Amino acid sequence: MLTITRKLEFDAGHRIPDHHSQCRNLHGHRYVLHITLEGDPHKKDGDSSNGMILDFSEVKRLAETHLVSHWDHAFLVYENDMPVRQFLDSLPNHKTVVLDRVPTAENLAQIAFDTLKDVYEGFYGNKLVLKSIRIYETPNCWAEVTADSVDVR
Ligand SMILES: Nc1nc2c(c(=O)[nH]1)N=C([C@H](O)[C@H](O)COP(=O)(O)OP(=O)(O)OP(=O)(O)O)CN2
Ligand SMILES: [Zn+2]
Repeated sequence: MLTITRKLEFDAGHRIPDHHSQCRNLHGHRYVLHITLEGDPHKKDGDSSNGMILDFSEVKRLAETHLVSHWDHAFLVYENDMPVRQFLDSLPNHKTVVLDRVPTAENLAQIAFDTLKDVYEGFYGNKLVLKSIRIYETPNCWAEVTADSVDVR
């Protein structure tokens, strides 16, 4: 098995509304995203991507386009968190992303995985596999979704 991993970082605000401690407060993180792809290196002399599973710059560009640009400097809010949604709605032109689940590291990792899977796997036909998405919420805390994980929702 041959994999590559690209790391991207973005800033976003969130809160965990039901949390019994600090995380119910509005706060933010510098999230770190690790994208791991499996595949065979492209073999074509003279091609820019010769020897690569996917050019790291393409891994970044696709993630930026389809996910990171939407979440960066946004507030990620759970759709049922009405007080915060109303507050955010009162701010003119505020960048808000409403999610269908609470913005924990686990849920963000699952959303990122589901969003990016088709993006990468459609890029080179069936040759690429999105193996895992890892999201660090802090340097000490992260969640990971792997291709073998079962989404039990
Ligand atoms: N399983 C989860 N637990 C927690 C989540 C989460 O998404 N999934 N999120 C939070 C908080 O939002 C916050 O991101 C974590 O804060 P904290 O535990 O304080 O993390 P630190 O790395 O800053 O912890 P230190 O103890 O200061 O190292 C909480 N739990
Ligand atoms: Zn947090």
